[in-house]
Amino acid sequence: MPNPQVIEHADKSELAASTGSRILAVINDAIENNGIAHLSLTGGTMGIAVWSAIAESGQARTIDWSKVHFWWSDERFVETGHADRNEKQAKDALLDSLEIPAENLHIMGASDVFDSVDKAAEAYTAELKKFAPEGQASPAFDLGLLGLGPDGHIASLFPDREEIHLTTFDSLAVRNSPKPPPTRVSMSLPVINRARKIWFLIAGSDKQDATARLRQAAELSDDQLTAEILTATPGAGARGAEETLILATQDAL
Ligand SMILES: O=C1O[C@H](COP(=O)(O)O)[C@@H](O)[C@H](O)[C@H]1O
Repeated sequence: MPNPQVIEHADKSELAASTGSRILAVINDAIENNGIAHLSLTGGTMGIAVWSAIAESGQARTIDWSKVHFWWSDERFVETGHADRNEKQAKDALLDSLEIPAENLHIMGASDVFDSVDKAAEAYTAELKKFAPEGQASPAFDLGLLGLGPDGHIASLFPDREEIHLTTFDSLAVRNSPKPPPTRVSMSLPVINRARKIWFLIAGSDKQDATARLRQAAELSDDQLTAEILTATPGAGARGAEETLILATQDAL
């Protein structure tokens, strides 16, 4: 896997606009080459800002959205329609305005649909499997978008905990998350890394320390990424098969 590369942007709006255009180019390429595109989305500030930027640009009309599948790398286990839901934020920003078949939206379970977070996680593991190529546990994503928390977390894989070390291709239940809301579902790192391209979207000076740790880890080969590094900075473990980009604002670097 190639080492991550940093691309600097002036500010949050430039980062959102240029990432929006890049995402549409990846979708177009995937549809042209394979007839289908699989995207794994992130929540968080920039994760949602890119969808708003695409909506404002008017570029969304160039895509055949019936060929695009949306997955989420994590979700908050609260009721459907709750403002904390990552899928709700993405739908409000853009997805609801597009003609996307309902079966293309692979949404992690909500607390009014599943009576436990474990069942929601199990159901997502099964959904990933349903769309996986023969012998695989999940689809290969054309693109995986990731935020990076100020503590170095990605999806709902937080530092100083066990979840980041899970080596199976599963979705998992996360309890007592240090960031509210406390109960979540997250893809495991191996599922996150089933992506051709992984792009970190990072904005704001509160991310400087985590971004610096991510960049240090970016210099290391896969073999040099120790359990200690992963525990301290879960984002250090995320790498795309073909490309990993750290798309960041100046003040995050
Ligand atoms: O809670 C979450 O946080 C991360 C990072 O969010 P950010 O606002 O600090 O960029 C996000 O990637 C994840 O999807 C979300 O559930």
